[in-house]
Amino acid sequence: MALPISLPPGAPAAPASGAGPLTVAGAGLVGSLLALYLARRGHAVQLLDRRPDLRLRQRSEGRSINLALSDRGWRALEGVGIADDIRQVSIPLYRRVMHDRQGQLTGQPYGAAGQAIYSVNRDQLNRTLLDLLEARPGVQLRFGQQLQRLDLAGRTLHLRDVATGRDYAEPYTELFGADGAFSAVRGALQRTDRYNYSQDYLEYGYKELTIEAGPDGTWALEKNALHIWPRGQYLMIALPNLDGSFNATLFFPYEGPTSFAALPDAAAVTAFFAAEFADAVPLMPRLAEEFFANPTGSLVTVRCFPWHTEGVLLLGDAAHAIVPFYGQGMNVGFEDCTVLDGLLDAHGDDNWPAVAAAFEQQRKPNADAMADLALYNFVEMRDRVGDPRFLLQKRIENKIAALHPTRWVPLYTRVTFSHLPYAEAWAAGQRQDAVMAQLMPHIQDEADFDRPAVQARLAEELAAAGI
Ligand SMILES: Cc1cc2nc3c(=O)[nH]c(=O)nc-3n(C[C@H](O)[C@H](O)[C@H](O)COP(=O)(O)OP(=O)(O)OC[C@H]3O[C@@H](n4cnc5c(N)ncnc54)[C@H](O)[C@@H]3O)c2cc1C
Ligand SMILES: NC(=O)C1=CN([C@@H]2O[C@H](COP(=O)(O)OP(=O)(O)OC[C@H]3O[C@@H](n4cnc5c(N)ncnc54)[C@H](OP(=O)(O)O)[C@@H]3O)[C@@H](O)[C@H]2O)C=CC1
Ligand SMILES: Nc1ccccc1C(=O)C[C@H](N)C(=O)O
Repeated sequence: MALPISLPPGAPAAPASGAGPLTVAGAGLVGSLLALYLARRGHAVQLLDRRPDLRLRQRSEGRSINLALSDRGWRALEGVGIADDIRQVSIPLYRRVMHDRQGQLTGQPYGAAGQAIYSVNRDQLNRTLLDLLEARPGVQLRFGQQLQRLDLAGRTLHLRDVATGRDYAEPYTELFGADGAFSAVRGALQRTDRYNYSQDYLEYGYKELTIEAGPDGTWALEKNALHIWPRGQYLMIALPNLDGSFNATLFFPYEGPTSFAALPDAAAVTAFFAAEFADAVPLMPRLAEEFFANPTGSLVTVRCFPWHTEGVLLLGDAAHAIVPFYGQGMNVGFEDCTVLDGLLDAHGDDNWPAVAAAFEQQRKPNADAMADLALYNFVEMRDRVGDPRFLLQKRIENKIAALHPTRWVPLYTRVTFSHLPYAEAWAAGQRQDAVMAQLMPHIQDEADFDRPAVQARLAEELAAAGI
């Protein structure tokens, strides 16, 4: 039975043709970029978000998380002409810098000379996308509108105006679900027949903290690096901001002898940090205050399929939320936008079912691979990067790559500095890992690599792995 439809004041009227605007749910990073891609193709677009317009907030309010942006994300931003603007407000990070308990530092480059991941401010990136959208004709931004429920058969959105609490319904023609890891659009798909869905929470949470700028606005740690305090079962990281501060994030068990539960008060937090992160503590004067004021975030991997049903397509975290340890979640979501744009070129803008089917077919294996890679990098970051043998292995890998540049590309490079499908990057990385596992027992230091016996072994293992 058709539901009564009531349009709120300001909602876009359906054009005379009968086809309404395309609807994007979620004005976060992916939804905003997607809306921009769609608007550039000439579509009328409405973008809905449950939150108020973040551009109306004071810059100091809210969480100022920064994100690592890499090649896939940059390509997507280039596609809408804003990569250069964002580059101006980003900080290149050329290497990891590891801090041990004594404050000794070791470094590991991310790629070849000049290759970097970039620290960007989430809010600033989102604001830039929204400003561009607002400047385009045919785009309507509707903030404070929360999707409560979706009637798939009736193609109806059930929305709440958050400010007034008023509930209302309205029709949609095509709906893009970019409403994040806890997506309401996905919630409706989950209730359809034979829908596959899983969510896996880590037993870890994350806490954001601040490493303050020096008095003259300089960076108290190496600016062009991502800092890691690997501690085996947990870790802290820090990425720089333009104002000289760093956003630090502690990834820490919820329960157990070393956990959030075991740090009930300021004295316990201060003593723990003094023992584990001694070199960072003098740079974190608001540590205890922030530790209890800031929320503890959970870490989840969401896998689901299909991503589309008639009139609806999921993208970004709504389709594939991953744990943050590779710094790729937004990059995957941005790559979704580039891929969708290419499929619209190939299939035409009036053939949504074909585009949506091709999109999920192409993206699902890659999103799954990236989910696995993100979990793999958790162990690397919290544990392996603190092991001198692992750092030696990375140096040996670079030697192999230099010797066989067309055959051997480090996994990190394939994921971060290439556009190779993630699934292919992951498969190649696993083959290379198998070779390293055979080779490393014969290597004690870098000089060993040139020994004829080691070179012979390498040739044998490369052949066996089909590399
Ligand atoms: C600690 C942490 C660190 C990270 N670091 C990185 C990094 O360095 N690099 C990287 O690439 N990725 C990183 N990520 C991942 C990245 O944040 C996400 O992948 C990215 O934000 C996904 O964008 P999105 O637009 O899909 O979802 P979101 O950014 O979550 O946006 C969803 C939007 O939908 C809105 N919304 C939600 N529900 C509704 C509803 N019912 N009705 C209407 N609107 C709704 C929300 O208000 C929000 O604006 C990190 C994630 C975490 C948690
Ligand atoms: N993959 C991951 O592990 C995670 C990824 N993210 C991503 O990070 C980005 C920024 O996140 P941020 O804006 O801070 O989002 P939040 O963590 O603030 O979550 C936004 C809203 O989602 C709902 N929510 C939060 N946690 C849960 C949960 N465990 N179960 C159900 N609903 C929940 C809450 O809505 P309500 O008010 O209705 O309770 C919350 O207000 C987003 O892209 C998000 O997708 C965020 C957290 C974890
Ligand atoms: N942005 C992040 C957020 C949380 C955890 C890690 C990252 C990273 O970027 C890690 C980086 N890619 C690394 O491998 O060193």
